[in-house]
Amino acid sequence: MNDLKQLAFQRKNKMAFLVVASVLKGVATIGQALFFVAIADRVFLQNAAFESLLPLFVGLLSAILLRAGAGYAIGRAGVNLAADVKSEFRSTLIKSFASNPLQSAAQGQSGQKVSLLMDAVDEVDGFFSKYIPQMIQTYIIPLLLLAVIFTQNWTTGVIILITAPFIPVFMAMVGKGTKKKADEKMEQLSQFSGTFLDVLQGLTTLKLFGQAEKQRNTIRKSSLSFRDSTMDVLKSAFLSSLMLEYISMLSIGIIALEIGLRLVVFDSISFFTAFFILILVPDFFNLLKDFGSAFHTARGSVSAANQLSAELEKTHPSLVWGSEKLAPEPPHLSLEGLSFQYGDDGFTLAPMDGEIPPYSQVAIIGKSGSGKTTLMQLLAGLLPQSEGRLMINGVQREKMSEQSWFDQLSYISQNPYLFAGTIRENMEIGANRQVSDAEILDAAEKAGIAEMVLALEQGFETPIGEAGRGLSGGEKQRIALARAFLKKPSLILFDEPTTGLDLRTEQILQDSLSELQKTSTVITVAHRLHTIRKADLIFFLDGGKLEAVGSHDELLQTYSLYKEMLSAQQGGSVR
Ligand SMILES: Nc1ncnc2c1ncn2[C@@H]1O[C@H](COP(=O)(O)OP(=O)(O)OP(=O)(O)O)[C@@H](O)[C@H]1O
Repeated sequence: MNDLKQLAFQRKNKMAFLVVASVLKGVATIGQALFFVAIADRVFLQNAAFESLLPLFVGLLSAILLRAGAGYAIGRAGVNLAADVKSEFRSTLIKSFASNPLQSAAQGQSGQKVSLLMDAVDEVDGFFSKYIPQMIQTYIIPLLLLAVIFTQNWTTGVIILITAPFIPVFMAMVGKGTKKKADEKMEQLSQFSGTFLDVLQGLTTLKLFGQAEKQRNTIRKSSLSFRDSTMDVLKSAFLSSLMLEYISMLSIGIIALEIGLRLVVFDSISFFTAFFILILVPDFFNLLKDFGSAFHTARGSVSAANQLSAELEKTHPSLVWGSEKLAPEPPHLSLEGLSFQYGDDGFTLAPMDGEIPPYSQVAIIGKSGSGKTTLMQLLAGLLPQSEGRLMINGVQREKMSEQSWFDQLSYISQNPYLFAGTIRENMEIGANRQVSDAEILDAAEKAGIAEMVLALEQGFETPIGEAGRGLSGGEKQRIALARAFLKKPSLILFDEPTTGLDLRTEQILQDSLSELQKTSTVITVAHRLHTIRKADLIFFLDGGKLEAVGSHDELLQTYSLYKEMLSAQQGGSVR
């Protein structure tokens, strides 16, 4: 809770405003009671004429307006404070998600991340929009009221001093129990969101395996336990409201009895004073009660904030970048003992040495799971190496400017991501600038996708991606190729399709790549004999080790496993 309070106190202007507004509200509350009692006193006990009451009515109206205005200002300031903190939380989270290297970004369920970003951050709202304003009011206004009550009738002040502390003591007791329940509720919500999105994304697979009914029950169970923990939290919130109500009613009752006895039986207090105190005392206890409810809301916020802090505190091996600019031409890459390991005991790429000269065509080959994609991601600067160095034109990758590096690079994976938008928008991502219709058409033609797109009713304006038209794996890759044609990168990393393509698509891919190769270095995770034979350099991986490097002919002569692999792949002899 202290961490959240600190966040609020860092916003000094807003806090100062809340203090001033609370003092004004306190003064207005006292003024309102004072004018009201004075009017009642004059009307009922002194039979005063209406004209003489006019200034008092003006005073009463002003006090009411001031109290309402200050209350409104406090509410608004709270909402602004919450919006400010929430936006800071969200941008810090997004920055943290965005700066995670690939393998950390892939950890955890997407649904849980969305729930953290949306629900958990929203849950923090109550702390700043309700608890903090109420806390400041409770620190100021009851003290003002108590001071006035003491000046009027010290015995009432003493009764308040004895009864009021029951409220914070009770709040602390309930708060202890609620904390665990609020933590459970946030945990359940995050699990529920994670399971729900996961099941939704894998619905087809689940149906195919006849698991839809089982998963329905999982979601049902997950949603029911979220409901139960929400009900638990609400139960204790209602119970605490009831108890706070009892405590304050009892206290007000005792005070009313004392005032009544003094006024009627002992005649030791004036009507003015008695009435004045009886109006102020409920306000005093109402503030404490409201603080109790706000305290409850704050408990939920603290659980959410703990989840946010836990996410933000996760440390990931981060990718370091520098400020060296990369010239817009194919770079010379050197691998100097470059190695990588997933986690502490995961798959390892053993230290590798090698040179990739500009404009070369490199094929990375090896059995499934030998580490080809991992090496490619390492070369792309998407994973941080465990040891060794990747040198770019003689400069360590870490010293390169991230922007300048990615400006020169295109990574075409087997399953490129298509964003919800039109085909044109998805292609334009490559260019990162305004592109003309002619450029779009040209890139689409070079990537071999133009014919297919133009046959669509809406052409390049056809919506694709989530909630849009679906595309085949080959079509997606060609959209990714079109992105590369628009970008004109000097380094292309291409994860060749493992599935057999039809002859025409295969021809288009080959032509497109030959075109791109004229102006760039192309590193391919290669599966087709054609690509492997054409490569200037072949990196042969086996079990995470770079077993051999050379051209097709060199490897055929020097490395028997190479020939075996190609034979197995082609189902015949290789020359
Ligand atoms: N995020 C990850 N965390 C831990 N291990 C991983 C991760 N991604 C991949 N691996 C493991 O690393 C090894 C190499 O994977 P990689 O994808 O690089 O192989 P590959 O040669 O490209 O395989 P394929 O040809 O089947 O695509 C595999 O054993 C895989 O299980």
